[in-house]
Amino acid sequence: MLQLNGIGHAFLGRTVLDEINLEIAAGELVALVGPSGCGKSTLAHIAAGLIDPRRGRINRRYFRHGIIFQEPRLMPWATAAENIAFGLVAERRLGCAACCQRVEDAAAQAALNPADLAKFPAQLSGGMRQRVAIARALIAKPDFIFFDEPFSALDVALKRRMQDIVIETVAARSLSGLFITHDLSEAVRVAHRIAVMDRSGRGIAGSRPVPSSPGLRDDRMVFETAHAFLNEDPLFAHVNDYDERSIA
Ligand SMILES: Nc1ncnc2c1ncn2[C@@H]1O[C@H](COP(=O)(O)OP(=O)(O)OP(=O)(O)O)[C@@H](O)[C@H]1O
Repeated sequence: MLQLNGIGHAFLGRTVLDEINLEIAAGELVALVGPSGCGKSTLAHIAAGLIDPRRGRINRRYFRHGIIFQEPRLMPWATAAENIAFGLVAERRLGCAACCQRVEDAAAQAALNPADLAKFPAQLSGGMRQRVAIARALIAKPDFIFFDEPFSALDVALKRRMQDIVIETVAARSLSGLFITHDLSEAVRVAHRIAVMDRSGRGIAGSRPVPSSPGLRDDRMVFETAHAFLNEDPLFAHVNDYDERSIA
């Protein structure tokens, strides 16, 4: 569904990504982990077409993608329903009734309370705002979703509920996706496979399938798998490094 070949990028003359090769198959959710600052978000933005890379090729075989960012990025002057409906901006021929139905369906998928649809972002909690962002991404019926550290600002319980929405939605719609996170437990919980970025953005160091399927993994398995990756697999040796990366 997505193929990144030899992607390279630089900001202000400083190379942040080099020779990145990654493929994501149909129905596969790949988590991309790596130390802070190694270039994960930049790669996701390149893959989604938000940034043009300096080098490399991107083959997108999916029909339509959605993006969920760390911050919900809602329009403050619009209600939750209007923010969600913004995801339909490309479908100009849709009638009002059909549009309302799509908003309701997407809101239900993101487990949003119908009573909250008339509220403005400032009237919603952080978790509800992120649900609105999820519904806005889902309303366009994407077959591929980019998640750019979508839940890192949320508390632990809320994070789990959001991860469950991702797991259920990916399974129900056979979606493919790239899930950027610096939380290895989150990666183990939601993904089919975990790719590890080189600590300085020079390629993908490797990837590992996660045993079992998302949704069938209990807390103990998630903990033990993440623990084993971190402590027994050299591929994961640097994922928790805090690396602000000196100028090369
Ligand atoms: N617009 C920009 N202009 C200049 N430098 C940038 C820009 N965006 C990112 N960078 C730099 O590129 C490098 C990679 O940043 P990026 O946000 O992709 O890393 P990351 O792995 O997602 O980090 P984190 O996990 O902390 O979010 C960092 O050194 C960052 O400072």
